[in-house]
Amino acid sequence: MDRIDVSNVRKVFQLKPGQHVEVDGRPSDRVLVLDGVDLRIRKGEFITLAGPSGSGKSVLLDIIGGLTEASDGAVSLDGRRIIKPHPNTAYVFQQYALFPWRTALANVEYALEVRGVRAKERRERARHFLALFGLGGFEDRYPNQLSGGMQQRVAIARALSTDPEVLLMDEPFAALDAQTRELLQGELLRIWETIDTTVVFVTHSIDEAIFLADRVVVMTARPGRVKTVIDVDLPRPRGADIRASAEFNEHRAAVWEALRDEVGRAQRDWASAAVN
Ligand SMILES: Nc1ncnc2c1ncn2[C@@H]1O[C@H](COP(=O)(O)OP(=O)(O)OP(=O)(O)O)[C@@H](O)[C@H]1O
Repeated sequence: MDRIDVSNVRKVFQLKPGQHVEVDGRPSDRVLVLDGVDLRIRKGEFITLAGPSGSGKSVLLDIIGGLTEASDGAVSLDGRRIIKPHPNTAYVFQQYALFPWRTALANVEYALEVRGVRAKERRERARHFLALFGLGGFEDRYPNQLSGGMQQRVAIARALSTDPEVLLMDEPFAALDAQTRELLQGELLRIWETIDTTVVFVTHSIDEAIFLADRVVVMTARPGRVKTVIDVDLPRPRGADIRASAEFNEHRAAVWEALRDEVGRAQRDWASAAVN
């Protein structure tokens, strides 16, 4: 069954007074970001969204999360139209978005607190999820006493502790060094494989998109629409060594083939905007 149904979604932003973009060589105070996006995501699927900068990946994620309204078209979750943030949808952003005045444990507990979970259960669940991410001994540390990778583990533990039906992740590992990023990809998969959560994950990294996904959705340059969807039929569970396999390489070539023209188009778009 489809969990998320994105149907003919269009998004136009009205710019602020005095701002404009070039559209067909003419200044315009409106920017068309998404145009006719169709996508059906199955329950429990791991989808990665790849596309050039400015193709509307984050805007699409925000529309799925109910944080931004589509100008046209509709998004539904289990057949019900999404018009505001859903309590069973969790978000993880690139910036860790932790409360600096709360410890790691209290940060995870917060998500449960706002959902009315009782103190004892909240503490147990928060401890459990921190332990899953190897943070058992760090419950009492404040965010500024944790590395970037640890902070992002806390943010993901917080999101998963609420047992979300849908997890939306916007370049969550982009600020991390390459080794930490790979470690976290592996940890996320290991935990996701034990739960039913449907994940939509935005990334700029082709390898990350393939390693994590059941399907990679490649977006066109602005206005963004779905250019192609690539099935990743690599076996699970996936270990780090899969990245060196011939099959992984084939997927890498396929995603890059789909992306190459779009990245070129996006760059020409910026170049002409800079000249004008
Ligand atoms: N509130 C807004 N008002 C006006 N334009 C916006 C607004 N939010 C996003 N945009 C524009 O929408 C376009 C798509 O933005 P978005 O952040 O979704 O792209 P993206 O594909 O996620 O890019 P990147 O990979 O660089 O993060 C950009 O041109 C951006 O400037």
